[in-house]
Amino acid sequence: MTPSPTTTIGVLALQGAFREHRQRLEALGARVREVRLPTDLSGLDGLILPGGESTTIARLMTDFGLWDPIREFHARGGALWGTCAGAILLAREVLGAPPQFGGQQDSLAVMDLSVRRNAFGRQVDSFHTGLDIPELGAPFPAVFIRAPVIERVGEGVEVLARHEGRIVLARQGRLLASSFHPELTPDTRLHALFLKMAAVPVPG
Ligand SMILES: NC(=O)CC[C@H](N)C(=O)O
Repeated sequence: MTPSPTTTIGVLALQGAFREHRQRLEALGARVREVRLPTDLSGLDGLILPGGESTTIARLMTDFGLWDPIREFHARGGALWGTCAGAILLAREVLGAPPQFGGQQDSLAVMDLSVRRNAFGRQVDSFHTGLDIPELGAPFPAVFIRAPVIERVGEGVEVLARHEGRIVLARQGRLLASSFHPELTPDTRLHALFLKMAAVPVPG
């Protein structure tokens, strides 16, 4: 798909795999902006929250005053896609937060999911697999790195893929959450899907 030349996607560029997202989007012809400050959100159609370390990204989001501006961006119709740590940041409920955080962890709480951190084991348990995503056709090369799992989805959330029965890709309106890292493989089909979600005009 060729995105309209006006489709502009932001990539939250505080920590983690943001450069790779940028490359995948540019390969599809999208305009891309790295987002570090609330003012960087203006005029965007969508924003990607990358993988990395969710507690670190959350701390930097506090430092840069980004929590409410990102919530407001979404409330105005901006699409959001969280990959891995980014999916944790989107979720209404975060499970498995470390004890030093009192088992609690901040999130945007915009997507009706319960996400469990590090659900597939430790770093050595990182793996890749050909993931069946019916909407995309042929299996998608999915890289899981200390990945979270989506343990619960609310009404209105579509499950787009499972790995060994566990939910790893879900969509709710203009929100997309993936447990894995689509930006770490050359396959751009999920980035194309997100571009399509972000390009749909906001109703009203
Ligand atoms: N690859 C990743 O983004 C890992 C996520 C990380 N384990 C976290 O909980 O934040």
